[in-house]
Amino acid sequence: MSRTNAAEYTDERAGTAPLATIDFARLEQRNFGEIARLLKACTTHGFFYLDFSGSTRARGIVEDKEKVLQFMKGYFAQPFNVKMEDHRNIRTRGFIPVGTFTGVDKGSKECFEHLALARDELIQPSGVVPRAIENQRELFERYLGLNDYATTTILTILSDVFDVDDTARFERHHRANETSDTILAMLSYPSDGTTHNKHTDIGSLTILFSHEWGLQVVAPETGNWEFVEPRSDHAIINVGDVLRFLSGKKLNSCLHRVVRATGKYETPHRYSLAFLLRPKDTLRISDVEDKTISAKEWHDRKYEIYAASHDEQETNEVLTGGMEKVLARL
Ligand SMILES: O=C(O)CCC(=O)C(=O)O
Ligand SMILES: [Fe+2]
Repeated sequence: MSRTNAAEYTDERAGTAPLATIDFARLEQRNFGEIARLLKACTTHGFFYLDFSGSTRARGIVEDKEKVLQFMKGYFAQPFNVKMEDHRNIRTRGFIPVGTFTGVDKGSKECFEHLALARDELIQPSGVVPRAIENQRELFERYLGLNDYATTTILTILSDVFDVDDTARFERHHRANETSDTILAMLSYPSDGTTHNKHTDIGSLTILFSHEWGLQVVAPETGNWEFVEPRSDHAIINVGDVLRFLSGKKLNSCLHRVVRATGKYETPHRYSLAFLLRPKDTLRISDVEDKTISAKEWHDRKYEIYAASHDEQETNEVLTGGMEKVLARL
């Protein structure tokens, strides 16, 4: 059994992860100490809290996140057949019902439903946008714009830190006008289920908000699962596979999952909102097996493995982006 399956605690015995809190305004000012803290967080947990409160340009993200969460509560409370009107028979767009992906426990399916809005589809005049989102287009455009600004700022700093050549700079691969699989994923976990299997994120950076317990991350020091404390005023940022690959595997993309916590961290009906930044489809990357493939191919392989049986998931390192091996070496 792999090490990250060893500690299965879903109660207070798991403890909470000691994640750093990074100040976004200080990053905007290129504060040397804050950049050093960012780099430390990205090379250890690959997860950190981001505090936007000091940033004139970005602080509105927290207020808008509340509005999107309110939208989600209304959306997911609708009858199943109404939500299925936004189902498109694909795993990456529109409404995706419970049971599409593989769950935490062997042989189980995950337990969350979600609505996935592609940035490209929101931007393009011919893009398919669920009617409920169309009715609040201004909010979603503004929210995606703020997420774009925040992730571009972080990628720009990391390009500087790694002294990346001009044409290879990380932020250049993530421009909103180039086709990508960047999505806003809105997830709803019913209180009698709540599972999302362990994985690393496909793309470059994720900006996540949730007010409820349930998210766990593997501690890089011990290989044990720990809870990520929910904070309503901070975002949770994590490094995805592609950014890890682009950094020459110097950055970590820690394994995470969602469980139904009991005891002190009990999980009620859980909502989470994830901006999943992915690079342009045509970007060439060196993947987990050091094979050169396109970002689009990597994306498709990940979605296949998210839905594969547990036995199949264990046959390669796609699900965990190679991080399980890294964590086992620590
Ligand atoms: O629901 C969460 O907190 C995590 C969601 C997640 O890991 C994902 O969408 O990739
Ligand atoms: Fe994730």
